[in-house]
Amino acid sequence: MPIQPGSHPHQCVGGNTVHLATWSACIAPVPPQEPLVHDETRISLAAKPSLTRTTLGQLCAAPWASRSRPAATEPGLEPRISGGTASTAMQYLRPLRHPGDPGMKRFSWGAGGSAYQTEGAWDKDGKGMSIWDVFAHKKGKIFLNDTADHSCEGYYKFKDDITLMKDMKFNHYRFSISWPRIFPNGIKADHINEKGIKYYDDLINMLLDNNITPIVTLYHWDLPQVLQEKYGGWQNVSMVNYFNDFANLCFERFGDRVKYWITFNNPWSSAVEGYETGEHAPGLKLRGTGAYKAAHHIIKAHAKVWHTYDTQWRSKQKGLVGISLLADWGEPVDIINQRDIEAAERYVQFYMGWFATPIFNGDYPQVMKDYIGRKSAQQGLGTSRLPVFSSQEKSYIKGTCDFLGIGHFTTRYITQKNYPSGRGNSYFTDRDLVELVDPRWPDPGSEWLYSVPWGFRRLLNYIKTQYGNPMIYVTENGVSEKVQRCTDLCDDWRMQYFKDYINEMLKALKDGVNVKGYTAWSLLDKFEWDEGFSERFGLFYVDFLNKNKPRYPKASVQYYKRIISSNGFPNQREVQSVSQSQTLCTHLI
Ligand SMILES: CCCCCCCCCCCCC/C=C/[C@@H](O)[C@@H](N)CO[C@@H]1O[C@H](CO)[C@@H](O)[C@H](O)[C@H]1O
Repeated sequence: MPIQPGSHPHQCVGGNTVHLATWSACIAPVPPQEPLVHDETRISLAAKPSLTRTTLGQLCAAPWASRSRPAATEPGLEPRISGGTASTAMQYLRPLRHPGDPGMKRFSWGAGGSAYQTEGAWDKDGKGMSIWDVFAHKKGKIFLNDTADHSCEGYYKFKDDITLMKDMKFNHYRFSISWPRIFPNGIKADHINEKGIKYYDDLINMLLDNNITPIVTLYHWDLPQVLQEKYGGWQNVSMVNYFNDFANLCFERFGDRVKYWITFNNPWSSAVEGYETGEHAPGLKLRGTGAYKAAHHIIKAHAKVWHTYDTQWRSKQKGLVGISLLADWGEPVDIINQRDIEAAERYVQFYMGWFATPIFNGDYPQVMKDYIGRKSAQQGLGTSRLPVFSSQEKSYIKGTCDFLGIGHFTTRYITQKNYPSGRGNSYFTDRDLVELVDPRWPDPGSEWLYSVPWGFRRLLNYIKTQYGNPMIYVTENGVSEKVQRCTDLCDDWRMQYFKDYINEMLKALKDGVNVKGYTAWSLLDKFEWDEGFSERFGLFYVDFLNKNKPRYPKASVQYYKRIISSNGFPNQREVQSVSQSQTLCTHLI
């Protein structure tokens, strides 16, 4: 799929029209070789008998979490900036068996996307409006007032996309079902849109015909607008039943073929960005309460859908139901300062633990109950702003996760900071911490996304110890670039990011973390929510200015393809030097 000179109207900074260049211009300096060291990073379980309540402080003492920098001259070790892990050991992944895992016989590699971000066809074939359709059409909400009305036109081009996936030999593809494409008015009683069902039927069938396992998300943020208008969306407990009806129909109509279901994608963003900061649809700024209430209903809805599957469909369909949580890592600024250690623990608990702890252990993290409860009392409120689960609800919610989906992008350094409760409520001030970044961390694209690979391994080990080593699918991991870089197809930084992050995941596998699959985020450049099309996460470049939305492979396609075909890193040389892959690079300048 070569890009033709002059065929690409995208403008670079400075107004130059993009044109082809030779690949040689794109070669970066060869990074220093990373020496192979022995397996001294393996975590010692014997040293950590308390697997369920391990604190972040204890984890920092684990051998794999060592932040001590090796001397530059020490044989076999290479110092890393940012106080990362001492070891740069390379791991060689072996094919893994999956006892009890329906369909996937080995470690699963794939990529993903979501309905609103990629499908387009926002008002076609009977689809109803979602909160994102309405939000994006309001002026001033999205960068450059972009909308995903057309986006990648995935609704029409999914066959082409499956051809790309087939060529890359994906084991799975992760996508989401648009609720208002199935129930245009949000609820089953009103109308089922058979054209929408047919679209997903065709997509699923074609994936399976090509031996690609569908991993299907039921909610990737596109709530039917009518439910927002009538009930206030996730502020209202009635969403629990409406979502359950939608999920139940999906199980009924697609569950004979879909065996991996994700109830919610990244509910943290739905709750915090949708109902606290208002940067995402539905754009509400209910500071200090809105996010907690939305999350409360989302957790209940997740549990209800898991029980629906468990009681009505599991014996027949033999699939799995999980949730995908955004889980960025928090590292104490000072690892011997107890206040920093606790602050970093709070960061992780207010992020992933907010959802994972009820689902695995039955209730919110104690630290959330303590902090929000105390601040609510100081503010003169009679009850905590964090809602409470009844004891029946706790037992109903506990254990509703067949696998845990993890969306991981980045890491923060965390230090303690007190926010006096008199200064107004907010999810952010409730945590009493500050997030910091190391300016030396690479940050090629999104403002919030720094490449900190060692945080990934720590996170995965933390999940293992906190939640009893659940089955994990990495459901999102990737990096963006800003459009104005003008080297869109020569994504050397993305290859570096994948190399480093996948390698840390493989180390975690060796540590004994139960990771079953990896999903590169994302297959295509697509609509990135409030950032519109200004950030590109795709393995494939999409020319959004061309109405046919052509896709062009970035250099990382070949790189990831080789990882997939080798079931990991094929050989040491490959791991050591990304520059080898840059010979595959066709790029724009
Ligand atoms: C003490 C007061 C402090 C106030 C600070 C307020 C700052 C709030 C800003 C929060 C912004 C967080 C941004 C985080 C973003 C990502 O974690 C999130 N977008 C990840 O979700 C996935 O992102 C992918 C890339 O955009 C996207 O393609 C995918 O669909 C999402 O699931």
